Amino acid sequence: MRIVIAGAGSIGCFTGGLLAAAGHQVTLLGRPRILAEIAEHGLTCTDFSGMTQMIEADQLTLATDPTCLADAEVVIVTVKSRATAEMTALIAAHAPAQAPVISWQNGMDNGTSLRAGLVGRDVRAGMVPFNVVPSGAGCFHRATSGDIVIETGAGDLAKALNAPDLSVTESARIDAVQWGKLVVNLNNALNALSGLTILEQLSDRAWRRLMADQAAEAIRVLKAAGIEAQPTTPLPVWMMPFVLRLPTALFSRIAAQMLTIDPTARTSMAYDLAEQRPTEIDSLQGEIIALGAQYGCETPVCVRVAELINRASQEGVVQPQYSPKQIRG
Ligand SMILES: NC(=O)C1=CN([C@@H]2O[C@H](COP(=O)(O)OP(=O)(O)OC[C@H]3O[C@@H](n4cnc5c(N)ncnc54)[C@H](OP(=O)(O)O)[C@@H]3O)[C@@H](O)[C@H]2O)C=CC1
Ligand SMILES: CC(C)(CO)C(=O)C(=O)O
Repeated sequence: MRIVIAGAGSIGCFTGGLLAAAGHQVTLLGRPRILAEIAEHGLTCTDFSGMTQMIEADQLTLATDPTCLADAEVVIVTVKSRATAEMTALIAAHAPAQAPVISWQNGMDNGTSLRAGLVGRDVRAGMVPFNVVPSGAGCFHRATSGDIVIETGAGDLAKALNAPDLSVTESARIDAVQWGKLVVNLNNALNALSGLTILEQLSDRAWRRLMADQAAEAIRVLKAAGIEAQPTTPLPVWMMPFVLRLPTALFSRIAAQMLTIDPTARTSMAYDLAEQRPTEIDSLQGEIIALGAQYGCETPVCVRVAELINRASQEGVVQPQYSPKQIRG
């Protein structure tokens, strides 16, 4: 299948690499700084389990020109939320109308805004549960586990996109899957504010208590709004705050059974701050704050965390090192 990855960064290069290794004709539409690395070194996908997949640069099409979309049988959108509107316009202008467009992005609004700009096309929301860390010289490392989920639709797209080391399933309740991921993604900001890796953060009960308070706040808002959230782990979403508050020894045992986390993993928002790029805070905490306001639920933790992220962005603080106490204020 001819697949265009629209926005080749961490998620796009990692998934595009595994799809190319599985025999698909993959075009990486991205920025020169990333494509130059791949042109020089090839693309290497690695993961926490020891998987290493090398893809030579000549097995891929590397493109900075959006007219490459004209060749797509499937478009996978992997830009950050801030770039979705622009990418939607490029897809509308260049991609064939019959090519399905799949969002592998965080937040609730990307699928909606792609759909609004691509009326009449097969647009599917999706959810990527795992973390990918760019480690230089064309290497992208998957640092946590999980299967990608896409919205059910015509054809058997999930099966077509399954590749060795890349599992894709379909769901008729993708909104519930995405809300479940959003609750997890609220930690992106806390992780960015902490200056720690995800593992260091999870190993500290004070951080976990703050994560739990933030998750509980979001769960209350979703309940008030009558929104279902499906978990990305075997644990129901409502249990997340209880498990996070457990003593470290017990928590570590339960977490180890559910999720593999590489010691290097940091959230995508930590990378955004580090590289002084706009963050996705409005699509994550912003979503809960707006819903809370609509349903009369207070969201003090999300509000405070969003303020601190926006302040760090404005002041160009690339790696804040807040303690949980400082965040609580
Ligand atoms: N990283 C992770 O571990 C995870 C990320 N996600 C989600 O996946 C999505 C992608 O995240 P991630 O891969 O980290 O993002 P990245 O910023 O690493 O990758 C997106 C890339 O697309 C580029 N881009 C933006 N607009 C264009 C354009 N018009 N033409 C070509 N290239 C363009 C960006 O360049 P520039 O920066 O110059 O705009 C950037 O290099 C986000 O919604 C994120 O929340 C989900 C799960 C895990
Ligand atoms: C770390 C992870 C997988 C969950 O919060 C993520 O979605 C991100 O880094 O954006």
